[in-house]
Amino acid sequence: MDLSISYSLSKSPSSLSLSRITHTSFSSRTSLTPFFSSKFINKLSYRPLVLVKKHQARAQSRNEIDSQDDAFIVDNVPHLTDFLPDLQSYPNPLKKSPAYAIVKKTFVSPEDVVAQKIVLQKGSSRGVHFPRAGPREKVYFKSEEVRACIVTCGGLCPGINTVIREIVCGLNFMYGVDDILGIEGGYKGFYSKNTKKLTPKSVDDIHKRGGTLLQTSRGGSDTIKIVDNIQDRGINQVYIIGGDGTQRGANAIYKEVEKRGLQVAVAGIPKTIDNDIAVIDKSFGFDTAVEEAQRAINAAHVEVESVENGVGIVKLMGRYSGFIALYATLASRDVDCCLIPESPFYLEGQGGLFEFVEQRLKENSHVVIVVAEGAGQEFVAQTMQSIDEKDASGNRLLLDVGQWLTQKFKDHFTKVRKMTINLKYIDPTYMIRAVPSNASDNIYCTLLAQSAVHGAMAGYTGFTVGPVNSRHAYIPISRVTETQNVVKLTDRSWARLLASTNQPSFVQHNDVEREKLDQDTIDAIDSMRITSI
Ligand SMILES: Nc1ncnc2c1ncn2[C@@H]1O[C@H](COP(=O)(O)OP(=O)(O)O)[C@@H](O)[C@H]1O
Ligand SMILES: O=P(O)(O)OC[C@H]1O[C@](O)(COP(=O)(O)O)[C@@H](O)[C@@H]1O
Ligand SMILES: [Mg+2]
Repeated sequence: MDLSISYSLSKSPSSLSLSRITHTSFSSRTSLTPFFSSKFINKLSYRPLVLVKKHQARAQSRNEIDSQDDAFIVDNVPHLTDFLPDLQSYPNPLKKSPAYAIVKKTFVSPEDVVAQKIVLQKGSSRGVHFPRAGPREKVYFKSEEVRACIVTCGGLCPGINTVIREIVCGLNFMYGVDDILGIEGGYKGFYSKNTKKLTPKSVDDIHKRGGTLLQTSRGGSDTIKIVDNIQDRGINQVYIIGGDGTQRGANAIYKEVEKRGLQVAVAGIPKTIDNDIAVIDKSFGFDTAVEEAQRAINAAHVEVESVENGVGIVKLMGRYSGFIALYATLASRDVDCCLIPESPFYLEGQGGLFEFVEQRLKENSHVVIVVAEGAGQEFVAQTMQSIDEKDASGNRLLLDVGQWLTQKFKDHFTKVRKMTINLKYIDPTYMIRAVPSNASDNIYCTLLAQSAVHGAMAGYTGFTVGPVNSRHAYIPISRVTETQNVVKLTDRSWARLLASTNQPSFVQHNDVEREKLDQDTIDAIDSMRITSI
């Protein structure tokens, strides 16, 4: 079996990060160099980036769009014809759609690709490309034979209802599909609940509400039972809206469907306010959540500005990735310090948080701190009675860093520094994700939903849709689940935040401290940043 594979591994000050540098071809029997020993890779829960798996002739020809240029790699998505080669195709009914009547180029060429890397150095490889999303000339389903279903899983996020609405309307208005089922209560709803019929009328105004019309859940992703159910109900298009865990479940469903040789297209629509899904530019609802977070930060600022020595702490969501805290801080300008999971911080001593807060209190008489819920968990665990609890999906349950920080500030300033401080702790967690999506997220959700519909109708399967460098693309699900998007301290976006708040970077101390830690502790800290796959 031939694999085309490329990656590199680098060690950054506070975390181990993985990135791709080159494209190499070798046989699966080729052993990895000792540096890439499988033990080491497993420890990082990392699967190498298998760019093109040429195990099927058909997939192979589609993957080699530009075979002369070795540095131009197309990461194609699976297609139903990969395992159902005799599947019949039909002209796309969009040809006759009034919506597309005057569009110059209705269909996207299968050779149109979106580059993952758009900043290149002279002579460097052009890197990985994904098929551009959009309607295709041929479809592999007759509209009247489509029975589609939609399921929503994982935590809430602004815009889920908009995506549901636009899948239903897209299928119906663009392709004339009217057999669309809602699976209620997440993955387990496939085998434990009745379905709900969805029509453009029944979903007409759901985008104005937060949450999900279909309800959601964690846990219960029993692939065999789910696929049995898909088969029993005669479903042939499955739209799965959810985060990293959900996409892993979707990949397992797609694989089981392929194993059984079913004509069922599986499309994933990435959802999470944490913005931790790899490859895509940004997840839907993220902007809305950042906007909503401003209200909490404003409230904290007003409170602490109106008293002497006011210390405001705002805890925002972000289990392993601090994107919400980072963007909310950058947007606000009222935040003095932002703490995220990717950047361990320390309280005492020179360059520590206490020193910084005292300095800001002297200068301004108030200070606002934004902390992502996943920040400093290793320190909180040292002082709080912690039991390693997990939710139904296996996600680690977090300790309350906001409360811990509040107590630490009180102890330090009143007992040690003999200062009176006015502490206000705001925890708006669920408020930022339980709202309807804003205008720009609504537009984004519409594009995602319509692209997913075009992709499924065109016979693609096992794919996720999303913007890559602002262009919507079809991405193999396996690609978006192999790593997690985190704030890279070595990138300029974190530097921009430090430059904006002028807060301590804690980096020097981290380096020194990491040197002192034993390997198990370093692994424990790192494992909080890299989820298991
Ligand atoms: N590795 C996995 N394989 C199959 N299903 C998974 C996996 N991880 C999570 N799931 C399922 O995906 C759903 C949502 O996962 P969860 O982690 O709660 O949220 P999210 O998808 O938003 O990350 C749950 O039903 C869970 O059981
Ligand atoms: O309390 P719940 O519903 O499990 O959700 C809490 C978690 O959900 C999140 O919003 C992320 O959810 P997802 O994994 O579904 O994207 C985290 O920020 C937060 O820790
Ligand atoms: Mg998740």
